[in-house]
Amino acid sequence: MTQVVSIKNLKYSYKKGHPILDIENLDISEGDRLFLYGPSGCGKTTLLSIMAGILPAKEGSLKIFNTEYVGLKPSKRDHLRGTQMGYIFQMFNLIPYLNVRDNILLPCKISPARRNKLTPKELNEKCHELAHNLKIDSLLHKKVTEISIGQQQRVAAARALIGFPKLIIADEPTSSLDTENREQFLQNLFTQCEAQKTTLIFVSHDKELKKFFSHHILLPEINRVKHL
Ligand SMILES: Nc1ncnc2c1ncn2[C@@H]1O[C@H](COP(=O)(O)OP(=O)(O)OP(=O)(O)O)[C@@H](O)[C@H]1O
Repeated sequence: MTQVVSIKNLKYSYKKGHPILDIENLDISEGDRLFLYGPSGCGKTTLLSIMAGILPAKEGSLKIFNTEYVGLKPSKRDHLRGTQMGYIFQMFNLIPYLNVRDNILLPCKISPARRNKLTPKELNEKCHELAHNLKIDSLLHKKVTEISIGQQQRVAAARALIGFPKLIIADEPTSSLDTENREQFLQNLFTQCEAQKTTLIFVSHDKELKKFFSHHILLPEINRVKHL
């Protein structure tokens, strides 16, 4: 099976002498739906940011789709993130002066590789299809500052999914949803990932969500750095 992520002895610290992560092995296969969990401060966002190439992998080995990220230039990491990943941030990071539709289409505006998978007409249809499946189609022309937090989370999911990324990294995307909306959001995300054959790495400190995933990892169990 194709490996999407392969980690060997990956170490990370923000400041010298203060290690945050030291992971001996972690492999994520294509099509996997991984739930990564652990208490606040254990390094979940740090690990996701390294996998996304936002933070540099400095020591050990991190391969994403067979590209070694340790030592990779920031511009190359940015390019790979733009072309093959969708990232749903903890705080969504939607652009406040753009409407819902333009927020969803943003990754394709930025990345020609993502945009060129579809004609402009198909891209527009895909945007409508994602919005329909995530139940935000009536909001496409609204400003993102005028919609609810739950709706913003679904816009962030649609934005991550547009242009068929091979990997979605989601950092606590359901933290401000109630139980019913949370489960619905997850089911919608799974359906879209399955339809697009996208691998999903989903982070939360909410253990309740574990049951919805095929594969789960408690980060403190694989991290040799112990956070109190
Ligand atoms: N920019 C930074 N500079 C220095 N230390 C940082 C920085 N960001 C995070 N840390 C530290 O790294 C550790 C891991 O933080 P991280 O945000 O990865 O944890 P987390 O598991 O995602 O937490 P939460 O569930 O609260 O979001 C924490 O001790 C935190 O204080």
